[in-house]
Order: sequence, then C-alpha cells, then structure tokens
Amino acid sequence: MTTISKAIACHVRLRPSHPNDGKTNPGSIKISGNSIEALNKEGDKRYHFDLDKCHGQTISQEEVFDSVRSTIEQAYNGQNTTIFTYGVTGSGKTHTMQGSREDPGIIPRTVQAIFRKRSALRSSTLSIAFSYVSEPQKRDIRMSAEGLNIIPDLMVQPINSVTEFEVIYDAAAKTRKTASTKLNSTSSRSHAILTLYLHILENNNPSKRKCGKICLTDLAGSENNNLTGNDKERMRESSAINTSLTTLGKVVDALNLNAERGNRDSAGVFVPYRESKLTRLLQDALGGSSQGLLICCLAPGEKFARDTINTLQFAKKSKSVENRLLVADNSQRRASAPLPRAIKPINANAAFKVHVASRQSAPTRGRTALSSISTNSRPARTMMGRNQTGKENDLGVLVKQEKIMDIKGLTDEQLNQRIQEIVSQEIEKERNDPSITIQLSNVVFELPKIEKTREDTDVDSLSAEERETRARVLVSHARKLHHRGDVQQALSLYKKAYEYVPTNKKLSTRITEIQLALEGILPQEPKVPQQKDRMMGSGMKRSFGHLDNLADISQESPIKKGKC
Ligand SMILES: Nc1ncnc2c1ncn2[C@@H]1O[C@H](COP(=O)(O)OP(=O)(O)OP(=O)(O)O)[C@@H](O)[C@H]1O
Repeated sequence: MTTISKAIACHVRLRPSHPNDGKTNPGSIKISGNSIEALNKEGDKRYHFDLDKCHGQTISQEEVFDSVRSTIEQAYNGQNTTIFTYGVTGSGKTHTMQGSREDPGIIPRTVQAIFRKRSALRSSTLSIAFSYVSEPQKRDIRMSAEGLNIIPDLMVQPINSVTEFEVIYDAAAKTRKTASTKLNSTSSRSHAILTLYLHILENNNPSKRKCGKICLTDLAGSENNNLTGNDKERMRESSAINTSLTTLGKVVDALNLNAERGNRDSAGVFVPYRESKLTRLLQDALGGSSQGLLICCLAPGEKFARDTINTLQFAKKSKSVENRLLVADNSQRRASAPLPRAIKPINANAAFKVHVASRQSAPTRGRTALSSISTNSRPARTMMGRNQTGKENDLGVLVKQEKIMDIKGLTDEQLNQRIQEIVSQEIEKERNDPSITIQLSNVVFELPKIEKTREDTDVDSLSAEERETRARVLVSHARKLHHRGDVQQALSLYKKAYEYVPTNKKLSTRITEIQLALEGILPQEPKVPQQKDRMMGSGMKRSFGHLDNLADISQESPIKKGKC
C-alpha cells in the first residue's frame, strides 16, 4: 500500500437567475476559464479566485457530471472518493447533486455510470451497495477498527439495477426534511450523505479484489436569517446547519495550518473534527485518505454578494487541503474501505445462494422484496429488513423465499447473466402487477394485500358512506396507538382502514412509510405529533410523524377532516 498526496479539487457552479434572487447585476460575478471574480456587496472591491473548474450559468447537468466523472471513476481502482456541494441556501446544491427526474444530477448519473461499467466488465465482477444518511447530527458515530468514523447501525443495501436503486433511494431521500424559506421553496434542512460501495473481483483470481467508495454529500445551505425570513423552528435548524458548516471551515483552517507548518498527524494544530458529526463523517474527505472534490454553488442575486465571497473563500482554503490517498495493491483489500456488511466477497467457485424475491401463492400478504445476492447462507443485513430468510418478518409483509441455484457448471459470465435475468424478471413482475402495486409519485411500492378474515364484512357490500365511516374509526384508533408508540398495531389498523378506502393515496403513503421505518429505511419517530403540529401544514414535510396528517389524507378521500 502506497500513499500519495492529492489536494481537494474545487469546482464552482453559478446557477441561472431565479425570481427569488431579487436584484442581479450580471457583472458582479465574472467567470473566465477556471477563474472567477466576485464583486463585494458595497460594489467597490473585486475578489479573484483561481479554482479547478468554474461552471457558468449555462452549464448543463451532463457537463457538470462530466467534470466529476474522473473522480468517481477512481472508485473502480479501489479509491475512496467524496464529492460534496457547498453554498448558501438556494444556490443549487441539491439541483447539482440530485437534480430532478427530467434533469438528473450527479447522484443518478453516477449510479447509471456504475451499472454501465458493470455491464462492460468482462474479466471481473462488480458488486454495488449503498447507504444513505440524512440528519447525520442525530446518528450515533463510532470509530471503526480501520480508524474511520462510521455510523454503526447504518443499513447498507445491495443493489442490482438502476431501477432497484431508484426505488429504494427515492424512498430514503424523501425522509430528508425540506421546508419553504423565502430563499428556497424546497430548502433542505439537513445534510445528506449517500455512499456507494463498489467491490470489484477478478473472475479468474478471486483473491484480487478492490473496494472503492463514492460518497456524495449534499450539505444543507448556510443561511442568513435576515434573508430567509425563518421562523423559530427554521432558525433552530439554521443555527445547527450554520454551526456544522462553521466547524467544517475550522477543520479546513486547521488542516491548512498544519500543512503550512509541515505538521503531520497528531503533532500539529488540533483539527476539530469531533466538534460536529458532519466533520466526523467527512473526516476521510478532509485531510483523510479519500479523494475529495468540492462543488461550491453560487446564487447570482446581489443580496448573496457576501455569501458568494464567503463560499469562494471556503473553496480557496479547501483547495489547499491535501489528502493522503492510499493506493492499494490490487491483491489486497484496502484498509480504508472496509466492505459493508451487506456485501461479502464473491467467490466465483462457490455455490451461490441467490435470494430471489418471489410471490407466495395466493392469498398473498407479501410484497416482492428486491433481490439480493449473498455468498453465504446467512442473510445479509439490508435496508429492506433484517429478516430476509424466507420467513415472514414481524410485519408479516416482507416475504422472501430462497431459491438455491447450483452454479457449479456455469462460467462467471453465465452466472452474472443468470443473476441479471432473475433480477430483471422480478422487477418486471413487480411493474406488471397492478393488483398490488401502487405508484407514490416516482416510487413504486407494493401495498400489503390484506386477507379477509371471517369477521370482516365484505367491503363491496358497504355503501361509500359506510366505508368512509369505518375507515375513519380505524384511522382514529390507529393514530392513538401510533401516538402511544405502538407502531405495529397502528400499522395493522391503518392497513385495515385502507381496505375501505383503497384509492386514498395519503393513507397508502403512510402505510408504506411506516413499513419502511420499521424496516430501518426511514428514521423512526416513535410518536405521532400532536394535533397542533399536524396542522402546521405543508411546511412540515417528510419526516415520519408528519405523515400522520389526517387533514392531508382527507384531501384525497372522503374521510372528513378532524373527524377521525
Ligand atoms: N443550475 C440550475 N439550473 C436550473 N435551476 C436550478 C439550478 N440550480 C438550482 N436551480 C433551482 O433553484 C432552486 C434552488 O435550488 P436547490 O434546492 O438545489 O438549492 P440548495 O442550494 O440545495 O438549497 P438549500 O440549501 O436551501 O437546500 C430549485 O428550484 C432548483 O431547481
């Protein structure tokens, strides 16, 4: 294992003007090649910065991705790489990192590129998994045996196709709290870290493997509360966001001081990584062994002049931080990139157990679980639930059967092809089964089909009004149970209620999200918020408890507001 020094690459992206920007002066930010000049608020001083890449307002998402592609590709060589977006609120960080379905950003493009790479590989096999953390400040962080800061209970989900990633990631990303501020109608209220784990194994020599990690971090925006018009709650979030970003700045300053003084390791200035969970999680990217790339996002409005200069100053100082990349000998596993628990080294000579999601014969209460591949007989711990052995889990909804495929006679290529076929078939099956699949915006999840018991009245024989009444009563009970923290019982009542109002999308969303929370994909909030919280309206979004807004449910169903 050898070490090479590599500075953090710093890119800048100026977003197009937006009505929220107010007054803009086209000459206040000038980009020329990889240099950028910004005029101060008073208009009497220009600041000049030389960075690695400066993107103007007309740059496309594809071009931005092309500019980070080579960093991402380092992961195929067993490198850890980290790309993070930084900037004032509303400057385009989430647009750059995530983008939209129509105009995808770095995350979806990266996943697509990885799967394209996987299909193109001939003499090696690439396994992929991911984890996602929003609100890292609420997570427990520990030091791993390899000296990395990790979240011990983080779920790592193996993925076998772009579609599989999209389904799970969309659901997980929905948990990221957003709120409307004066500067951004969908302002992210927390940092979000997506990590893709790559594991490449040479088919003819299973002892040769490389493990790389791509960490894509969308930081919450720094905020000036005079501009955001934040209320008390937003202010609290804002203060937490600004504190962690300040610590980020302090970490970079300390690293630079150490570099200037030629200090290495513990001999130099104390680097305050531990002052915030964000900096602990980014430690590998800041002065660690990860190849770092920072994208600083800028908003063009004159009111952001000070933020623009602050952001560019952060870029400038980050640019001089040097990381020490560990260049792995191919035959060794990199100490800095431990395999996530859900991916085990694939031994091409072993008989695989291919866990294939399959429906049980009717009456079915299960949903098709996504496929996962594991080389050992013990099931991998995944984001989709801890019980993956073919039994019902305690929700009674995630049912998985195990088919054992003897692959002794197959070449690796045939094996990969077979696995791909199975995964595609399963995904196709899910898509084509309208009876138990519902669409939640872009997320496709199956709702549990509920078996009728003898006590159940035949729903079809009830009038619309009777169905509404029953649903209302059940939801009311469910809410109480949920409030008491009895999520399992609440869930089963929500499901029963759903039988009476099967077109109620909010209710189906709630059921799905509770299930995801119970399976560990979404953060769990043990209790339903009180009525006054629930009535706070659209500003409160996406956290588990806020789904308990019956006012929302009633919009799509005849269940009347306030009566449940
Ligand atoms: N390059 C771009 N082209 C077109 N629209 C953009 C671009 N960058 C940002 N936007 C739009 O500007 C708005 C704010 O962008 P975004 O939500 O990405 O900001 P942000 O920096 O993530 O904000 P926050 O820190 O508050 O979460 C969004 O409506 C987004 O679609």
